[in-house]
Amino acid sequence: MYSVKEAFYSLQGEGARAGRASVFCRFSGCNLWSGRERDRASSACRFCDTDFVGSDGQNGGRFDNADSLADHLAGLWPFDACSEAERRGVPYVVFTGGEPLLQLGSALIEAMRERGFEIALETNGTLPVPSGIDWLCVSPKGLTELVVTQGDELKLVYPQSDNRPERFAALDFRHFYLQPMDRQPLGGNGTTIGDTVAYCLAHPQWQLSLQTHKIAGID
Ligand SMILES: C[S@@+](CC[C@H](N)C(=O)[O-])C[C@H]1O[C@@H](n2cnc3c(N)ncnc32)[C@H](O)[C@@H]1O
Ligand SMILES: Nc1nc2[nH]cc(C(=O)O)c2c(=O)[nH]1
Ligand code: SF4
Ligand SMILES: [Mg+2]
Repeated sequence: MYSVKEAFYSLQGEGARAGRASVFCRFSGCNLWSGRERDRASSACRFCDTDFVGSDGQNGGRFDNADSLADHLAGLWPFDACSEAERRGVPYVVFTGGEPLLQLGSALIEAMRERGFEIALETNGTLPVPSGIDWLCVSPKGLTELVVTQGDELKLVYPQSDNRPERFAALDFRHFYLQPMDRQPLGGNGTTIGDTVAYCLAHPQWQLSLQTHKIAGID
């Protein structure tokens, strides 16, 4: 049984693949926060910008098996609307959450591959990654133990006083991104962008990842 908060077709907003058309599958639940505001301050991850509680979002629900969820997700890709030439855009699914690795396993990965999808994963890096992921994005949180130490991109939300970029600079990733912390309750993105730019200028290994879907207002 899979529990999915929401699923939608949008553009990847973050990191090296920003701008790519993607089906997002946002699984319910996370191992670092209950998702309840009253627990936020005492949780391992305290700045989450996402509602991942329940299965009541857009195209959300509970799915008995990998094939039924894969059919549901594949149905969000515009296969029918694409002309012959446009089919060069390879179908792409981004598994996120919540923490997707509480639910994502080889059966669903295989089912999406059978339907022609490349598979991307957004994870907090505290749980082991199954094989078959084409694009692995790891975003370490606070004082949690990082068990995933290699991948395609390491995308650190910045700043985190208990989780400095220096801790990750020697790990085996192709891209290193800093993403300004969106502090909606405290008054928007502005305060963290300047600090993030300054760090990237001083440490050129790191690149800026803006959450372009929020700027574009698309989801
Ligand atoms: C909601 S998380 C879900 C996936 C997974 N649990 C994780 O943390 O990577 C998706 C991405 O949003 C980032 N994110 C969460 N809250 C944010 C915030 N307030 N500002 C900027 N990025 C944030 C996470 O670090 C992660 O890269
Ligand atoms: N457009 C868009 N791109 C994203 N990239 C990662 C996201 C996430 O919440 O994991 C996300 C998201 O929520 N929306
Ligand atoms: S680990 Fe990811 S989903 Fe979980 S609370 Fe943190 S940002 Fe949100
Ligand atoms: Mg998001």
